[in-house]
Amino acid sequence: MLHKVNRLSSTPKLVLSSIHSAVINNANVNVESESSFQSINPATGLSVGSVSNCGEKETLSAIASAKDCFKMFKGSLHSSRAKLLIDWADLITKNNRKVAELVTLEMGKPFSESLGEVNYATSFLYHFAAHIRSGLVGEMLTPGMAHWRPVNVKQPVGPVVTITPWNFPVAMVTRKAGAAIAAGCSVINAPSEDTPLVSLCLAKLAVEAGFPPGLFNVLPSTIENKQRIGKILCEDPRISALSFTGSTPVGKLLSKQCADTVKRVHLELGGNAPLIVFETADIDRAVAGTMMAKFKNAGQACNAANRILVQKSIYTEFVGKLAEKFVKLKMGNGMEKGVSIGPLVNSKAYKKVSSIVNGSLAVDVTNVDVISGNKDTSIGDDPFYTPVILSCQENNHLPIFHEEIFGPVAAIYSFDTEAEAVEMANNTRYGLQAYIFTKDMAQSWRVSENLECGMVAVNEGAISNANNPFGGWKESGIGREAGHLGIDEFTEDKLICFGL
Ligand SMILES: NC(=O)c1ccc[n+]([C@@H]2O[C@H](COP(=O)([O-])OP(=O)(O)OC[C@H]3O[C@@H](n4cnc5c(N)ncnc54)[C@H](O)[C@@H]3O)[C@@H](O)[C@H]2O)c1
Ligand SMILES: N[C@@H](CC=O)C(=O)O
Repeated sequence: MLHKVNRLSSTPKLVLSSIHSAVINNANVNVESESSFQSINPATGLSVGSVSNCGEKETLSAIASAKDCFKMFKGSLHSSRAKLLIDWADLITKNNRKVAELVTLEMGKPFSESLGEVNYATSFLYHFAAHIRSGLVGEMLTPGMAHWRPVNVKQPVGPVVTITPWNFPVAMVTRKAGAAIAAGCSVINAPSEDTPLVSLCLAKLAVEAGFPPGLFNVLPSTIENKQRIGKILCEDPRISALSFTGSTPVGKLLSKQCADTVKRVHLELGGNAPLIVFETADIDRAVAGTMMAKFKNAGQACNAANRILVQKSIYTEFVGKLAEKFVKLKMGNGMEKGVSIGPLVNSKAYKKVSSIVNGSLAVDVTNVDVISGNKDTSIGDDPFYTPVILSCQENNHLPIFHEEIFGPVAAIYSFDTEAEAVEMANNTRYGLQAYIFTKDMAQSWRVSENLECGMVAVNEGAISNANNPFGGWKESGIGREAGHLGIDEFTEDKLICFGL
């Protein structure tokens, strides 16, 4: 594993120079004040491009455009919505290497993972295209009077705002926009300040795919402007729904801002996933699943394994086998071949992970030990966080047990009984995903039922896909994305009762 990284060892092939404008009503809109900001490549510290820094004026203009578009688009044929989504997905696929390169340049994940994300992202567009072709018609209901004929119809909710994070900057946009557009809604996307160019690239391809003006607008901005933009979008009565993916504290704030207009709020928030390895498990399978669930995207996933709970009888064997795989990880610039761990997205993220690890060591250094890697996090070169496996004997008082790590830190705890494992797993305000490894069928069912979370992966390190719903319980969110449920976030039900 590389500890020191040569930041400039690989010069990006794609360095963009001109200012990249917001996309509103299918047009590139330069910000009046000519304010702009840089998107920074975390692997090199170099600028990937200059981006317009949107403010109130652009936000109001995007709202007006989305509202106008909605008036026309809400009555569009389902087949024409499906065609738009398919054409958009085809164009993204045709440009997959360019889009993937942009992902790696803006947020650092290895290029092969970025390519995988682009494929994952288009799967949502194809999924919702198929979904809308085959359904969303409503249903006949039971009449309350003999001469009544009641029906429940599904209608698009209205213009939708999507606020998206940097960790899956393509897939989090298409998972929302695919469902919203399939439902008949227009969309305003406010991307993360770390990955604005990815969203702008998606908007460019949407225009090429024939999207009508106002259907998909993108408002890039710095975080300072985002706080103002976000408030305007949440409070404007012309916006009917907010779909947010990001941290729990920001989700709570946006939810409060939406309260006055009683907006539909859909929240995909943080996680603190337990990954439980029982003595009944196939250990090799559990090790492979743990590597995937923990180190994919350098641990920067909402559903990353945050607490690895291992039954005492197999602890030594599991940890030994995990350490063997772990030492093969290669950290470096995500554009270099063979790299499996890129930098964290920025210095702030690096400092946050360091503070969780160092804070836990400070609380109880005798009960947190290094199994593989190094305790000294300064060995990495900010924002390259050196991966580490920690053995944590006590749990309840450690920040690492309760906080979302969002970095390549595998914290391993031990337990004696199944009941103890379930209690430890549920000892968190989060409830997004859990992973369990066992060959005992009854145990897998029993434990799955007892876990307080929206998704359980049994003997698998990754289960997210377009066909199945994604979402959390407790402070991990409200609502579902993808699958057969994702479109419900963007529709309203209406009863129409005919008297004969
Ligand atoms: N549940 C899921 O599906 C899912 C998926 C991906 C990421 N996440 C979560 O996202 C977090 C990581 O992403 P992040 O660091 O970008 O989170 P974040 O909450 O800091 O930011 C997410 C988005 O919200 C915006 N934002 C931040 N403050 C805002 C404000 N006051 N008003 C309006 N917008 C604001 C950011 O610009 C960004 O676009 C983690 O907690 C992770 O678990 C959840
Ligand atoms: N990893 C997620 C998104 C959250 O980070 C997914 O599986 O879609």
